[in-house]
Amino acid sequence: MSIKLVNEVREKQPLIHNLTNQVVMNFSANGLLAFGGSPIMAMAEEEAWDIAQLSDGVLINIGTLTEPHLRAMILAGKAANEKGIPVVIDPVGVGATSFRAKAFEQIVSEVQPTAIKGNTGELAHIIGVSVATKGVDSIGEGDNETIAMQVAEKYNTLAIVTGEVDTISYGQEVVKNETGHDLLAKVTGSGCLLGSILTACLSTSGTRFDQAHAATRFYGLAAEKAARLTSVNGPGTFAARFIDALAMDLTQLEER
Ligand SMILES: Nc1ncnc2c1ncn2[C@@H]1O[C@H](COP(=O)(O)OP(=O)(O)OP(=O)(O)O)[C@@H](O)[C@H]1O
Ligand SMILES: Cc1ncsc1CCO
Repeated sequence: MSIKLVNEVREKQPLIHNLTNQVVMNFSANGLLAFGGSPIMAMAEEEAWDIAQLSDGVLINIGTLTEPHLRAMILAGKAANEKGIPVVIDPVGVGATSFRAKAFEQIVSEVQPTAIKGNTGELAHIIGVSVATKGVDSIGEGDNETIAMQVAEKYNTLAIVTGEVDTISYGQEVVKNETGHDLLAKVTGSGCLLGSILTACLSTSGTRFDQAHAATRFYGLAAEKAARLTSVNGPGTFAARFIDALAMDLTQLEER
């Protein structure tokens, strides 16, 4: 992984416009701040264009979507496309209801995503493949490599399927990230925060593959580091220690 890329985030402190869900607002803001980005959570339609125009990247996460939020997301995404800054779409729970599915279709018809990231069930759904889901969680098995490649091709984007192993596809190529810890699956919003950190990494000068690989690998190493601490007794203490670890250097994360 490129240390340079993470250092670039920390020097630049990119302003990331998070149009995210109500569950994770605080966790995502604190996690992104610890990593080195500069979060702004702004959902109002009235200011979505202006905030995106001030930003270095836009995250669109449909976890607790409403109609006014959808309009704000489209405005922010269009402003980002016009400015030439990255847009990440996280189609949280897209397979759960037709409201979410239609909203996702509307977003991608008006906004060109730089990256689409989600769990197996979510990314399978947007290419028309059925994988078992339970609300916002993926509980079924899928061929993540094929899913990532088809999402990348269909939406002309970087695609990241998260899970025990993260699968990244861009063009015809695929790379995998095996860092991580199963406690991440016990903290709601761990995927959502990864979306914010990914957006920050996409605002650097690296290649799309390096940016996505750096974001997922660093994130997983931070989880492994936190989980090793004797002060971690379960998901609650893990979440706090994980945020601490996101602020560390790569060398600290790799120390045993
Ligand atoms: N069993 C696991 N082992 C290691 N890492 C995991 C595991 N499950 C998830 N992760 C990691 O947790 C992060 C979130 O992935 P996940 O697929 O759970 O996202 P998600 O379902 O979108 O989460 P959420 O909706 O709670 O935000 C990723 O960095 C992923 O690599
Ligand atoms: C639990 C939950 N419900 C809607 S969004 C969210 C956060 C994890 O995606």
